[in-house]
Amino acid sequence: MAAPMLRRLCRVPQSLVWLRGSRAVRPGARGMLVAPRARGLFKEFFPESGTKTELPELFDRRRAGSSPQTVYCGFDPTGDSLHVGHLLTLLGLFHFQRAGHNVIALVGGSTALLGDPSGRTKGREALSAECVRANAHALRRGLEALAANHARLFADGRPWGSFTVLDNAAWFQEQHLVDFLATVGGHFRMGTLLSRLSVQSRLKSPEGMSLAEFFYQVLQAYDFYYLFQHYGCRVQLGGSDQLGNIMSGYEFIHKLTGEDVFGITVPLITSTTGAKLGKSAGNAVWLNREKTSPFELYQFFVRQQDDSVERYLKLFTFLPLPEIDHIMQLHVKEPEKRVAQKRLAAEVTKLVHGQEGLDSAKRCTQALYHSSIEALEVMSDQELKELFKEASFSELVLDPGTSVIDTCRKANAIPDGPRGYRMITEGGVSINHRQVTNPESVLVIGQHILKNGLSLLKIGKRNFYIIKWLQL
Ligand SMILES: Nc1ncnc2c1ncn2[C@@H]1O[C@H](COP(=O)(O)OP(=O)(O)OP(=O)(O)O)[C@@H](O)[C@H]1O
Ligand SMILES: N[C@@H](Cc1ccc(O)cc1)C(=O)O
Repeated sequence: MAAPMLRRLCRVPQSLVWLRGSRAVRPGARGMLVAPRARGLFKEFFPESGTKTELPELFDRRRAGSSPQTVYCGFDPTGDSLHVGHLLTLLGLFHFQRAGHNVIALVGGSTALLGDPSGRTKGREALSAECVRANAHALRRGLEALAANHARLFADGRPWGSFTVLDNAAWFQEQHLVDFLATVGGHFRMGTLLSRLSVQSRLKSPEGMSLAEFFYQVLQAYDFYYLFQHYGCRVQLGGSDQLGNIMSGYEFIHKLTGEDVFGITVPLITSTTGAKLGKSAGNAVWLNREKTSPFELYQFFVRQQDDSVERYLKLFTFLPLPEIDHIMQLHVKEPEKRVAQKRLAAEVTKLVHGQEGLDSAKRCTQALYHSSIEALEVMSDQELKELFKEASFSELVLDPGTSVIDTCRKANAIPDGPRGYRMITEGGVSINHRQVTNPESVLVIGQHILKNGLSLLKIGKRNFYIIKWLQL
């Protein structure tokens, strides 16, 4: 912490608060809070007292002199990818953006070094500054890619607000520790900080709580203040585990400026066991292709149970509610077709991985579950590797006269000697989803070797080998 930026703690001039709000907002924005609420996307509003008038008025575009608002949500780079839990808060931001408001996705390049204790039973493993920097870079790329897909593939022809990615390292790295404690620290009351649920539960735990973790809420409160001061941001969005931190921000800003700000939470997405879906529980479904392929993401949503699919369609897609009703009517008639789950999976995969990612997920589904050779034939090396994650991959040169058994041996797929030979004759081997029982058959391009120069070798029920033929 270095520069004394905090001396600027003061009442925020209105002109500055609205500085960024110069763009016209579409009239439909007046239903802004009602629509996501009807979808079940907004769970709690803070402070409760503001929910009836102040907050709706803030987003009511019919009011004379009203301007676009700025809303933010923070993401700590404690991992190198966003996940499905984060996606929900991002959808919250996108709904504001679609209604013409400006949104900020804040990467917590500094807060991640402390580790948020909210909702956790023990402290996070400390991460090196270098690791956090690399993660922050990856999250920024992920956020920008999602915002670009959103703008490119889900535009509705109406003027939207801006989407900005910031990193709180930009202001915390400038801070001088003693200066920060003296100016900011003086405005927080220990009693209030100690009363937070996240602090209480951790203080009672056998491991206790570190000062760094305890101080976390002060940094998040300062972020809110900073964004209020510099971007006119009056609303912070977060998962429902963030309410305590949001309250600290509200109290700090209110104390310093006399202005009202607000918090909105989204429900926490949980697994079937009820655990929050995310890094900490080790059950995250990632948005980064290298960690969870488009096919796996697609399948995660196709597998959702009938009793949660309608809720997820409302939460994770922009489909209008009447269209969701219609999809559900079709679904109820023939649930085994999984029409609703497939639509949900398609919408989310398109948002996260673009049209190309959705096409890839569908190709992989065809290739794996419908044994489609056409689908295999147009797959790239990357898709095949993603699809058959456990498969070994070899690059082989196709010599003239290469037979089925030569191929199996070169790929180290069968044992040497008669046992390997028998595995083929007894029907345990298939190439490109077709059983091959003659070990001496010579490979035929177009049948054993696909147009894309690949062969998918399967031994037994689940051992896959991908072969890329060189110099065809
Ligand atoms: N499963 C979830 N459902 C809804 N919101 C979530 C979920 N997981 C994370 N979030 C929200 O996303 C935002 C960023 O979270 P962050 O990156 O700090 O992860 P986190 O909450 O620490 O979770 P974890 O480390 O367990 O993945 C927060 O507002 C958080 O509440
Ligand atoms: N505390 C949030 C992330 C965050 C970081 C900085 C903020 O200003 C806001 C939110 C979480 O761990 O989920």
